[in-house]
Amino acid sequence: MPEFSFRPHARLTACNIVVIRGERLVLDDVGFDLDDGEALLLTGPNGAGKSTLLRTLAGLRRLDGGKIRWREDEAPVSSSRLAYLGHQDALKPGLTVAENLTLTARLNATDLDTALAQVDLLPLAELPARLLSAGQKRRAAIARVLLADAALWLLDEPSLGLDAAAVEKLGGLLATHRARGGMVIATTHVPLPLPAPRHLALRAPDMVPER
Ligand SMILES: Nc1ncnc2c1ncn2[C@@H]1O[C@H](COP(=O)(O)OP(=O)(O)OP(=O)(O)O)[C@@H](O)[C@H]1O
Repeated sequence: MPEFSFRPHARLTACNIVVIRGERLVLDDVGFDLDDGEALLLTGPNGAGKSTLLRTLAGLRRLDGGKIRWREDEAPVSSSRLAYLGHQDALKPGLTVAENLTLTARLNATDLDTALAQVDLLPLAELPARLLSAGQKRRAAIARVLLADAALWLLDEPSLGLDAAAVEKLGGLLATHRARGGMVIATTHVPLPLPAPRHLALRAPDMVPER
């Protein structure tokens, strides 16, 4: 099995996470620990804060309280150690599939063709992204996660739009990542091919209490 270039970290710790959005206390004293090779499944009703927690872990929005650290060296979770898959597939419609992913491959010295083959998109590499189906766009976005070669995968509903064969393939990619010491944090409303995950159930948001 090929080696990752990242050095796995033994444990990610998030404690007392508070995030306020608008007038809502979306995340109130949320915490978890994650060891290398482990997966955390974020569940909860619409609006519970699953995407907010992922975006916060990805550094895309600030914490209103708490901290997220690698336990070994107390380092914050920097973008170089994570790959984020949001709801949007973030593909430029006028660029080909390959052109969309080249920068990530170059930055991380990873192989574009290998990643495209892993998501069955190699035959479509030269197609403009605007011509991809929804599931194919999702697979291209998953290829970008592979190319990031990061220890921590943050996946917002990764199976959205995927057919059964692609979901099975995603399961293989998740298993390989974990077997190499990678970590996965994923949101989902449907069963994911992610065996023995930890669970974090978020509840519907409250209004910010009067101070
Ligand atoms: N920019 C914003 N300003 C104010 N409130 C926001 C903003 N963005 C999101 N929210 C609120 O934050 C809460 C959490 O939203 P989030 O998208 O994290 O939920 P979720 O659990 O991922 O939901 P879903 O299952 O529908 O994807 C919701 O109540 C939402 O209305």
